[in-house]
Amino acid sequence: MFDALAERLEDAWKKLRGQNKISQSNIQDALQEVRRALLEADVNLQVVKTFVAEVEQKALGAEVISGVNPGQQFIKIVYDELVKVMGESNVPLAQADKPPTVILMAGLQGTGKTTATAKLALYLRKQNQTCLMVATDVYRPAAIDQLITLGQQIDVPVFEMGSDADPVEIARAGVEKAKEMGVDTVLIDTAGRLQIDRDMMAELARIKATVNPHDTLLVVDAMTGQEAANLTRTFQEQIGITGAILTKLDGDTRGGAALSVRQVSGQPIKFVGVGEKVEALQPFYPDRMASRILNMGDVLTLVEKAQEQIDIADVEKMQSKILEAKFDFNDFLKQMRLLKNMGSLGGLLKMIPGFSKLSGADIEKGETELKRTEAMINSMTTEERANPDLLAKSPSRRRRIARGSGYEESDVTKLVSNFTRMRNMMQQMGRGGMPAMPGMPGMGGMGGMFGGMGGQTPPPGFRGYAGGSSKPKKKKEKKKKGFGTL
Ligand SMILES: Nc1nc2c(ncn2[C@@H]2O[C@H](COP(=O)(O)OP(=O)(O)OP(=O)(O)O)[C@@H](O)[C@H]2O)c(=O)[nH]1
Repeated sequence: MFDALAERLEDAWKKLRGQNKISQSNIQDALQEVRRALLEADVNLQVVKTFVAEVEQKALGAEVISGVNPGQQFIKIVYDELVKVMGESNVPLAQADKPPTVILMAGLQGTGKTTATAKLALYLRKQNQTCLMVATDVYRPAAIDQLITLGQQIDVPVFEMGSDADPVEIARAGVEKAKEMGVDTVLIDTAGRLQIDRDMMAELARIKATVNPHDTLLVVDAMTGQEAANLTRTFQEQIGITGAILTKLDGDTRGGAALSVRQVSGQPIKFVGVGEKVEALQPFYPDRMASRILNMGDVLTLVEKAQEQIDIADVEKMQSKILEAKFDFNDFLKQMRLLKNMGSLGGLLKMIPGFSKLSGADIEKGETELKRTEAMINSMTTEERANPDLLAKSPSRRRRIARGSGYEESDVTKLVSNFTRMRNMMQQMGRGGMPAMPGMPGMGGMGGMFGGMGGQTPPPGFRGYAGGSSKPKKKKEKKKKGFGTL
């Protein structure tokens, strides 16, 4: 995400590197890059102008800190300004003095409104709040069913009156129902249109006037770009919003929407959608978004995501298994599934500094490797998974797994050899007193398993395998004798 913007800014501060003073003349190039980057990222023109003017003023007024390169100082100014433009952090949902809190969801078709409704309900449920979702989209035939399915998935009830009823009446009855049930929050999903149209806005305005929501959230697809500003303005003027949810930030989107929505509406972005799954919702943190824009990597988000998925007791168990070299393919499979649950590999890698520039092809290769590895492990017997050495010793087992998973025997050999190598390395690290990595067991090790992403050739002990791709190199083999456990 935001790679184009990040690259532009990198160019901008490169131009300041080596200068010992930020001046009207030497800052112009850098400002021009910032301007161009933001426009290319589809930020609204007015937002760009205000932003660049603020940055210029702050940069010129800044004292040059001795020992600090002006380029770095400039980055800090751009960063601080970005954080400011994007508004407050982690703004909570409105809360009614007397329940239920009514939340109205608005937005164009396909922006992720229905999904965001369910994501919010799950988010609230995890905070021990009870919810009811109301399906008022009577125009898109599958919309009601979609909400019902999501409701079943997250165990949240859905109120609907079929597709012949009047949406305003459904919303009103839905809130009544929520009162009757005594739930904490009622979330009203509304119909979208492909573009802003008068009927849709009028209906939304009537729903709003009828249910008096405490929060009216505009759901904006982050890929909307420049249009996000106009869209936000129209909803703000005609409906009046109290916040926004920016969806599809896991995709390859431009940064424009994040900057524009807040600036144009004056209302906070409360949450971001980072995937299709119902769990893929996060509070909005402008500072994290700014460091992402500036290519600093969003490590905090990554750590939080990992913590959500990982059970600490599991981590401790895994660590002692690693230290005792008892880490097996069952543990490995568990880790892979965990990684999958955390979102797409691409999305995860983009949060790690230095990885954000990995090409789509690299990421695709990594994802393919993950799938291939999972297929091979799935073809192993329980005994083989628990005892990887069985596979190291038996070409016939490896052949059977290759047949079962649809891959070559050499692929299975490579998997087993890399696994053993990784396990040995982990064990050696453990013995050497390397600090354990809380929350992220074996992530690095898993990276090493991907043939396409820093993949390794089999260690010497594996070279004798039938189907092994590497030719024996006697000298090296002798030198490294004892490395493999085989
Ligand atoms: N990658 C990604 N996909 C998302 C996200 N949020 C929603 N989607 C997908 O976007 C598509 C549209 O989402 P919906 O929730 O049906 O959109 P909607 O705004 O309710 O659409 P209408 O009901 O037609 O107005 C679906 O395929 C969702 O799975 C997100 O944060 N990331």
